[in-house]
Amino acid sequence: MSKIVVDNLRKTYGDTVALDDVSFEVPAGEFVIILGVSGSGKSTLLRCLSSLTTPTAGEVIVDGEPMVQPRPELAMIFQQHNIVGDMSAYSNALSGGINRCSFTESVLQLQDLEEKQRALEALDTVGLLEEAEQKARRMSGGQQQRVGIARALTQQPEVLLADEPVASLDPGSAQDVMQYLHHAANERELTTFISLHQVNIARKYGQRFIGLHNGQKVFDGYRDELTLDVIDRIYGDIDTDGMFVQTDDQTDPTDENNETGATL
Ligand SMILES: Nc1ncnc2c1ncn2[C@@H]1O[C@H](COP(=O)(O)OP(=O)(O)OP(=O)(O)O)[C@@H](O)[C@H]1O
Repeated sequence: MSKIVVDNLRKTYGDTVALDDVSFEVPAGEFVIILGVSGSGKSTLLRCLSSLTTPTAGEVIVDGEPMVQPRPELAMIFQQHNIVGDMSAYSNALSGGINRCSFTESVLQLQDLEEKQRALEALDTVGLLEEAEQKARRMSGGQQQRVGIARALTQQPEVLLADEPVASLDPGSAQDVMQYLHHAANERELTTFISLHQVNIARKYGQRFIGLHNGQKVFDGYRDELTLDVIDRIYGDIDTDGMFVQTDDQTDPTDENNETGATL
């Protein structure tokens, strides 16, 4: 589990201020959702957290160590999951451990048994153990995203960063993927940051929420504090109808008896 400190983070692209002096601290193991309209700086924040982007000013500190380059304990999941369609779910998951073996070992799948076990356990965490040998391209969008999560888990991260992981999915698959992400984060005690557009899904799974507007942090709080006023502050003049749905189902998604439609 890793504690994250973000200290006066600023990122500019020419005249565009993508992040404007953003600061916060997240204790180890928290499940954080980043909210904001398109262009508010969500991806830039996640990319600075993972060191895929270098901040213009400020810093990210993970477990007391400033981030100066990508580190294997931080795994990133992308909207377009970037998995290899011609490879099986298992081979894709196994490739998450590439930082622990040579390129040749990875291509020829010469990893040791422990490494192979990690990939199978990761597939089990996302409910795809029985589909391990299936080619990724034959899987649904939601299943492919779950393979992407399994690959990230095989990396054995302490921090999971997911950039709009359900943006291209239908509502049912989006719920499924969020349920598995939440389950994985809980099971493995991961500090997790997920950027999302769908406020109702965010509210259902998130523990803490960071709201960005024009690159500035305009909200940082917990579920009970995420009121309609706060949503207005984050989304400004944008019509949020359909983005903030007060669902009847406010059950704890970790509750085995809940009826979210996800199959764990
Ligand atoms: N590589 C880049 N070069 C120039 N401008 C960029 C670059 N990346 C992001 N920006 C700009 O920085 C601002 C924040 O972008 P960012 O992608 O972080 O927002 P976002 O909230 O993730 O949006 P979306 O939900 O559409 O992905 C936007 O104005 C965007 O155009």
